[in-house]
Amino acid sequence: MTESDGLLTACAVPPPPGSEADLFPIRVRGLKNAFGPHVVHENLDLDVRRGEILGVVGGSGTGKSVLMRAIIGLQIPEEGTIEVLGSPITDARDDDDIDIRCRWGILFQGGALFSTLTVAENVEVPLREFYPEITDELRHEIARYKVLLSGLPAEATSKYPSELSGGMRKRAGLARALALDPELLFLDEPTAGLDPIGAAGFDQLIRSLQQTLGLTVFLITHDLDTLYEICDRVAVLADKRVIAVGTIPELIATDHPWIKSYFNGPRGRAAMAAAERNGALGTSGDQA
Ligand SMILES: Nc1ncnc2c1ncn2[C@@H]1O[C@H](COP(=O)(O)OP(=O)(O)OP(=O)(O)O)[C@@H](O)[C@H]1O
Repeated sequence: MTESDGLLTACAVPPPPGSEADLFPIRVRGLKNAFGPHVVHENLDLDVRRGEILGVVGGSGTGKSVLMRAIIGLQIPEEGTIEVLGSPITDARDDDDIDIRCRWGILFQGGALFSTLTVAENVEVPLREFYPEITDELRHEIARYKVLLSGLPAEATSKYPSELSGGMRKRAGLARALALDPELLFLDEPTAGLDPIGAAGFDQLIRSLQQTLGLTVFLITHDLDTLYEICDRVAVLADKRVIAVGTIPELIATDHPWIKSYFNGPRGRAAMAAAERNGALGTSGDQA
């Protein structure tokens, strides 16, 4: 998006090439999150590598969304540190204090679109917030480009969220997440509620955008097909921490009971058979 490149330089100050922050755009150490006596995370560590799609899985209530919220500064941890693109998120007083918010895009569950705004107006919200000085014409053009990039037809720009299917709403949410040309993309259950064909199409869209735009993707999902098809590595949340990170074959080789039952259950086996047919299984990773 050449028109916006110059504008975004003001916001995005990349870490030095080869630095830790460059190699690992998200680094979490010793994280503790709790709601009163309910401890969700304790001593949680995680490194996300630049340019990977990291799938984040775990049973319901293990704290996948809370982890994402902590990384983007919406949940203040009781202990630990979080660095995103070299910036210490845990030192921020509130999310307005985080100067790298313009370098990530977020697709929340359900899209979280403003119902009274059209798709294009939704995409324009972050542009207005971070770049109030750009002209209306350029803002409209950037929004239209992001809508098309997300696989929606041009007509969708003037539609309201209530006029879209669930799959189209996800794509509109993705268009808004891409509005500022982010380096990091956070996706919370992006294929939840989509039919299998729509979900597969969304997976391929994410993979193709990640490759074309060089994104690093933090992807929470329960969708085994998504894990097999597009994730480079998978982080497993259990016992209040990340118990393992690796490719799926590496995770299957571990002996944690939850991991074994997750990947070796009937759905896991079906997803693996489909991935083997497509040649989608990866090779490298490590155990936490
Ligand atoms: N604002 C909050 N106040 C109190 N407890 C909360 C709050 N947000 C999350 N929790 C609790 O934290 C735990 C983790 O929630 P979280 O939504 O992160 O789980 P999850 O792994 O994303 O679950 P799911 O897969 O079902 O979406 C849950 O027990 C939840 O009830």
